[in-house]
Amino acid sequence: MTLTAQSPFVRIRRDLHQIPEPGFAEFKTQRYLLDYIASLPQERLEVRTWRTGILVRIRGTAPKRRFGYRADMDALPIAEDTGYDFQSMHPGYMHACGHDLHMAIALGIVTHFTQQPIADDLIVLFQPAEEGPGGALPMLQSEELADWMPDQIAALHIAPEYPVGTIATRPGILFANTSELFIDLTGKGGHAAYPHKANDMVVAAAQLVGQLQTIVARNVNPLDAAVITVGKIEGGTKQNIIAEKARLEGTIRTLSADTMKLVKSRIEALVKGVEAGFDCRAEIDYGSNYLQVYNDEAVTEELMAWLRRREDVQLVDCTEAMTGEDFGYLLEKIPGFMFWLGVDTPYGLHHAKLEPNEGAIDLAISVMTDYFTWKSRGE
Ligand SMILES: CC(=O)N[C@@H](CCC[C@H](N)C(=O)O)C(=O)O
Repeated sequence: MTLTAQSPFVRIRRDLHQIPEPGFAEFKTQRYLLDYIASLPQERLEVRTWRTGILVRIRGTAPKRRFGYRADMDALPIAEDTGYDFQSMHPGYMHACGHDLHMAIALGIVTHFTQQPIADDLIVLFQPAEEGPGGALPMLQSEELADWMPDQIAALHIAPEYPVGTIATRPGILFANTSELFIDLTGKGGHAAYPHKANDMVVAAAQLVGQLQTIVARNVNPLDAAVITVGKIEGGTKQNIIAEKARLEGTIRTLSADTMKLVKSRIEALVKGVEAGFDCRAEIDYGSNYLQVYNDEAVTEELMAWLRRREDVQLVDCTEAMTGEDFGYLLEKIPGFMFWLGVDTPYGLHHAKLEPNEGAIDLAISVMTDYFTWKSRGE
């Protein structure tokens, strides 16, 4: 597919960038996508909605299989600091994980196949709530997808660290198992000048954050990999009041289910220790958990061989990353792959200054439409 610098999908990405919404609240995003899809030739299209998500079927000319493609839709609670003239119009929210590009690319794919259909069916999923609490698993289990279940599925994720033109992937595990982590500590508040009459949850929380770091350093095999990140701490009400409550919010990442079990059991032991040591109560909530993203070996090796033959792509056989993705649930049931798409920007994912190079949009549409066309020809 030939795309120019005035690619409509760059404009679409910018429109979507302005209306970032949290998981399962992607109402304007869903409306925007539906309106765009309604503007396309309808002969081959069937559209279903599921919660704030959308399923699109593009009927093939002689379908024997269904290929699937998935894009995520939600944004993050980050106050944008890009300086774009198309900044987020939703204060405190930003597409800082590339889902605006992912959706624009998916619309490019839908557009292409409405004009140049292939033999097989293509199912394009616009999936809500990837950042949390997770839309992939309930969408996979939904009635709306049941009779459109793809035989093979693909997705991509932008990668700030690679130049435009680079695609990075690997057969097998690509992204980690994840579990959210919320710990609520309740002690006894009091006057700042009478610490002996209170149980200070700011001090307990500070100790616990330090202790949690020992799990990766001292309990996980150094040849394995795990991450515990505490991304948010809340506690107390005023500088001269001893805090009765504190809350830690974080995430756990591991490359195996067994290591996830080990990390959780060590967290529970350390939290019990803090309860005893600070004479307080603690509650742990693991929030939502995502399965690792595991690329089907045969399908991914075939994709990588095909990509090596393209002059516009530099293929990197990359290592695993400790990022998470609920696309892992789709890959557990449907063979397929995810790959990193280079977008060449100094700021990483989840950063307020993330400015992906939009040249990657056209490249990704071209790669994916050529790939599905090739696969459908059975070459
Ligand atoms: C690609 C990416 O950045 N994904 C997110 C997924 C979040 C999972 C869950 N809400 C958690 O925080 O554990 C990531 O943070 O890796």
